[in-house]
Amino acid sequence: MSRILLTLQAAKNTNIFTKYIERGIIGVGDYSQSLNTRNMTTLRYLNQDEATNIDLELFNEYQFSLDQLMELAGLSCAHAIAQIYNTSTYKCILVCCGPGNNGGDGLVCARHLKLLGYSPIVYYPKPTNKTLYNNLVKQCIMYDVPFIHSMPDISTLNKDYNLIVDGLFGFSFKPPVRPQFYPILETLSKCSVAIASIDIPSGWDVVCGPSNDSPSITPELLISLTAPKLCAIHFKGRFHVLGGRFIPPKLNAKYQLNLPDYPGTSQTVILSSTTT
Ligand SMILES: NC(=O)C1=CN([C@@H]2O[C@H](COP(=O)(O)OP(=O)(O)OC[C@H]3O[C@@H](n4cnc5c(N)ncnc54)[C@H](O)[C@@H]3O)[C@@H](O)[C@H]2O)[C@@H](O)CC1
Ligand SMILES: [K+]
Repeated sequence: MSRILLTLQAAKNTNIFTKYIERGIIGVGDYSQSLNTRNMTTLRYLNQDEATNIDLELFNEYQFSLDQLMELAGLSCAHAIAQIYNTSTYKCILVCCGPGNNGGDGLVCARHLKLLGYSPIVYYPKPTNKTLYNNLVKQCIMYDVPFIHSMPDISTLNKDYNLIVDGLFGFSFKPPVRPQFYPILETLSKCSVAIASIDIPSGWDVVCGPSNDSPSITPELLISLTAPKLCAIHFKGRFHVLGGRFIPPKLNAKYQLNLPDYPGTSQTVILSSTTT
């Protein structure tokens, strides 16, 4: 396996994408987006406090509502998935949603996946009883996205699902994982279905990556939101994508994020991709 960082030069060679299209891995999307105009090596990776502070600044200074940012975050996750996994080979998708905003992103993502032609099914074991989350659940139901109430076992996952979206925990997670979620992470760590993690591979320490205290999942796709968190350095999966195209230029400059240019109208930008 060789890891390819999609700098401007490498990204101009779209053969890698053609290869994935032929193998049914890359679905809809604008592959010219890999024509990024900045050197990706300067992209800043955030610790937990920095991620939280950027979030707070967006809410307090820029007056965004959580609903606004969550919709954009979840939309970009669905688009990242659609860019890599086509609807015929990866039709049936289990979307696992946790109790916080990462889970909210998952619920939004499920709704958009449905609109993009997939058959998402949501597992939301600890629903949060707040208007925002109740509305997101209601919207999924109204869009005919089914909910299941127990985690499928490993053999059912391997047999019935083509992809798992991990929206369990994001940048506020602190290991070790609590008992209710331990078996869920354990199942995800043992099944052979490809996993697409939203923002952080769930169970990982936000800075240090895989933790000895929690079962370690190994996602194939990581969708970092706004900017990658430090744990992404330990990500060994095939696709690392950046989403959440809502950071104002002033915030980008203030935190020296050095975000890459998003191509055209895309909600996502591919940071790295690995050939086999
Ligand atoms: N600016 C951004 O980047 C945005 C980020 N969003 C999402 O919001 C996420 C952060 O959301 P939150 O701050 O709500 O936090 P998380 O969704 O990361 O997790 C918080 C929830 O997990 C629980 N939890 C924490 N540690 C646990 C443990 N060890 N075992 C079991 N449960 C545990 C907490 O009790 C809480 O209910 C990001 O990762 C991203 O996915 C978007 O929704 C909005 C915009
Ligand atoms: K996650």
